[in-house]
Amino acid sequence: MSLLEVEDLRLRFGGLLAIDGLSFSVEEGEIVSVIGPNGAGKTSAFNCVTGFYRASSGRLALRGENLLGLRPSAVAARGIARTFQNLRLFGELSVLDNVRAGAHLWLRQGILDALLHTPRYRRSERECTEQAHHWLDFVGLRGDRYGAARNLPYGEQRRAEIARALARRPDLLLLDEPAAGLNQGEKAEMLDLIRRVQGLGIAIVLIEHDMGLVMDVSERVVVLNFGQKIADGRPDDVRKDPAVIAAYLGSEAHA
Ligand SMILES: Nc1ncnc2c1ncn2[C@@H]1O[C@H](COP(=O)(O)OP(=O)(O)OP(=O)(O)O)[C@@H](O)[C@H]1O
Repeated sequence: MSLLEVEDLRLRFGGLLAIDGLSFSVEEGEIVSVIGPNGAGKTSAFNCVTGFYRASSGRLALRGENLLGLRPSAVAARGIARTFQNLRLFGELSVLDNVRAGAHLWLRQGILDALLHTPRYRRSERECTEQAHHWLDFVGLRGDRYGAARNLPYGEQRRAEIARALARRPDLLLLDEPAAGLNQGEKAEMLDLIRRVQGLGIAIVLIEHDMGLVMDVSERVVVLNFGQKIADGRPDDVRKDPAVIAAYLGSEAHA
């Protein structure tokens, strides 16, 4: 059984079929990239998997258990975490508290514990803070973790967002354009980080426009065009695939 199974997924926005019969799977611990020209449906596919959009039809399953129709929080609780193309940190909160918010999913405390500040509450809060520090160390955050998240440089905010996702202890991490807006040095660090996340046994699905990074890090590449899958294979094979080349050339000519 695959970790993630997407089968014959369809998503309609009025007259537009943004995803048109998409099927692909992700194995345990695998790194898969989803690529394709602008508007191909990559982010929409992420939004369906994570419950932000409700697919019109199809099948979505994590280790065989249905995900279709679940709310984003329920999908996250089952072990899928994500980052966003446009960063979604809580800007006014400290970097540390942003990551603590991710770790909170794991805390065993009731409202009474919180109201009465019971020893169990204090213990779990301490554990949550330790976890947040651990993940900020793991992603290599250099900036001020006690300051407001919005004051971090852009590349650091991306790292903090990944730390928050990791604090949820996912089995599958979806990264939407993690290298967008990063300089060459930061991209190399992102590549290293993605590999280290895989080293934890976490599977990763990556939407990325930087082909160097995609070809370097992916074990498999899924190519979308106009909501349909046009290729699915090893990076070297996909790179040479005539349908893929035509899709990219077509989109450039269109641009
Ligand atoms: N909320 C929405 N309402 C209406 N149409 C939408 C919505 N979200 C996406 N679309 C449309 O669905 C199609 C797929 O968009 P999507 O953002 O998933 O593509 P993408 O491959 O992620 O593109 P990019 O690389 O530019 O991020 C596009 O035609 C887009 O305009």
